[in-house]
Amino acid sequence: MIDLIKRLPKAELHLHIEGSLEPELMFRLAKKNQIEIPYKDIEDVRNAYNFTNLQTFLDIYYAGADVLITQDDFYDLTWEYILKCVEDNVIHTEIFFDPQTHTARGVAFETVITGIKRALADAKAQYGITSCIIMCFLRHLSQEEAFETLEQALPFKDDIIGVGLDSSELGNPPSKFKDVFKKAKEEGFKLVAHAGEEADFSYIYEALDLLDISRIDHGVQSIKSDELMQRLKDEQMPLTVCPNSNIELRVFDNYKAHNIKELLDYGLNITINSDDPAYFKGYINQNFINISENLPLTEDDIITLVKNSFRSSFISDELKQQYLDRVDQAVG
Ligand code: HPA
Ligand SMILES: [Zn+2]
Repeated sequence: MIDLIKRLPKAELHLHIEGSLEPELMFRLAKKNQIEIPYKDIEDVRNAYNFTNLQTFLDIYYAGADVLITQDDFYDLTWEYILKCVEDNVIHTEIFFDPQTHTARGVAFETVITGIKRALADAKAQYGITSCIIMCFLRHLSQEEAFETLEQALPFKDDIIGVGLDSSELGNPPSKFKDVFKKAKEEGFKLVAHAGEEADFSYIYEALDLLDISRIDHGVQSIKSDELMQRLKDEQMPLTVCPNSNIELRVFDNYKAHNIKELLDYGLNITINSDDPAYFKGYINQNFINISENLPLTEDDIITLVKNSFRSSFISDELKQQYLDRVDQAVG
């Protein structure tokens, strides 16, 4: 099983680039940019990664992102993630970034996007890895601030395929961002949103009905509603599930308690992703390995999960077919 997981070419659809900041790079950039971080060494950082819910993670994640200042910092951050893609056989990735985390500190939108883009261009040139960029609005901030961010993104519209919604979910329902998502759609952006990670399934209904999204990030709380499950199945709405994240943030008590096998057996369009791999103990292969070692997943389930990611990606139908053929070849 582990051999199959490693051998399969994969797509990743739910990865926050700021969440791929490894402690080693955090220290190097903190020193270079003279930013104070509240850790004395790498071990101290790892010890701090002991979360009890989404918010306890976000507090540490935003503090870590403070070390990112220059275009090269964003290049290095993205490049390190690309090297993990090479290791894990990820051949296509759709990465999130949080512009507001950086613009609020005086780092220009252009600095962030240019650094990320440059690394992704090198990834294509050196390794043939394809990619898209999705910018997320921080849902703990206002819709007005999301509108300002959308405005800042317009000059880079060709580099950003879609918009998403992340950060503190409880108390910040999708309905809060209805108008800005409508505007983003009019501007031609694809739409996704985190929904039903910690908050109940009503947030998933709102994301579908009010934001008109084409993928749900997380969505694991859908299991609490039979009616919603049937709808997600009928529409084959993609769910970008992140097992390590769900365990580290205590959405489920442990891997054996994760509902991914049930979601898959019901016929939902489920994909596996790493979310914030530097914080959640592993990249995409480790997510696959953790669920396969703890749940009764078959080799066919693993292949389905991998194929779902390509099918649910924002690439052309032609490229999707090429990638699906590569999966079949790897299966043998
Ligand atoms: O899992 C997440 N949920 C919400 N916001 C986030 N920002 C980074 N990761 C996450
Ligand atoms: Zn996420």
